[in-house]
Amino acid sequence: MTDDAIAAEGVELTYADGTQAVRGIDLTVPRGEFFGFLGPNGAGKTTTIKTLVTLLRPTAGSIRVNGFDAESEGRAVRETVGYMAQETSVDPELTARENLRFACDAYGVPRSERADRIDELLALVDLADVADKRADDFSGGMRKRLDAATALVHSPPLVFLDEPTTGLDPKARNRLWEYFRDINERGTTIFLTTQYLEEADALCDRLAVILDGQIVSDGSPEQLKREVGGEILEVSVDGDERAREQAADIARSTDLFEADAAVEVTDHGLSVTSERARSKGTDLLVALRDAGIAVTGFNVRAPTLDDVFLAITGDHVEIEDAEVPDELAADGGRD
Ligand SMILES: Nc1ncnc2c1ncn2[C@@H]1O[C@H](COP(=O)(O)OP(=O)(O)OP(=O)(O)O)[C@@H](O)[C@H]1O
Repeated sequence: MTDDAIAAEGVELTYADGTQAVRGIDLTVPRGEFFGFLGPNGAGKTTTIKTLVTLLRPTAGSIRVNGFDAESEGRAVRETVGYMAQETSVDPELTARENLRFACDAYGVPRSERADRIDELLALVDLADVADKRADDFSGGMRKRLDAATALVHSPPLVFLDEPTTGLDPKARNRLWEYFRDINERGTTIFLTTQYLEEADALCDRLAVILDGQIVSDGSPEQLKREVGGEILEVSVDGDERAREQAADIARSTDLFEADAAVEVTDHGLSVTSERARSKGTDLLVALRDAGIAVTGFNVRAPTLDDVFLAITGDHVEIEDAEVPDELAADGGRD
């Protein structure tokens, strides 16, 4: 058997209306990896997942999942993957246990194995105490955990998690992370998409960034951060936007930093991304002071994945302050 959980080459997917959602993706995910697939809204993440799990047929390219050809052995692919979609598949009318029984039916888990498997999963996601309660009484975090469990009933060696923690509070999110780490440590390959770069940083061995249907960057979180090029010097200045623009112009015109150092105007002043951010930071402060600009604060920090995103996509992806959807709110003290 191949060592790769996923081997995709030249995958393209054009929807019936002509939207080219995936435009030539090559992707290899070795067995056992915790892989993160990142990109802004509409970049093609869900379409790629649906193609890999055979819910969509690629317009071009070849896909092997768990050693099976997605086109000619689609059934084998579906039997060996778990898929936690963005929208929950939990039936609120059913209890946690009934939801898992239903999933066992759907995935064809042998009858003799079901009861044990369900108990094991309920324990894994910490829902054993409420196994016989209806899911409509569950908090958002509990539903997501049940959803994760339903994707695992058939013990798939590879599981796709499409934004599994969106809308959850940090506590509920942390708890799900534990389960994901746990199943990964037991050998399950994980393919995760997330809006939270902090999540990708905390969980993933390797990341790929998709932009407009194409992979534009690939590497470990640390490698991607190094690609940003140095550290980030953030300077706050007194005054309006004109003062901030002026300060940025000064930073650009000094020869303190490399010619390709990124200088940006920020809400409070400016930022400089440079290998020399630390060594030349104070020289910049002096230059600003000499130009009559009052510096009110400064800080040098290592790049985060958000900086990687900004550099690659020109946009911040993190949505930490996003509103929690109603149906996921009210996590109460249960998580
Ligand atoms: N059924 C469809 N028909 C036509 N276009 C579609 C369809 N589904 C998605 N698209 C388009 O394909 C592109 C990729 O969408 P996709 O949902 O794969 O992106 P995504 O990266 O998963 O975004 P999000 O984070 O918002 O879920 C977008 O332009 C989207 O509008």
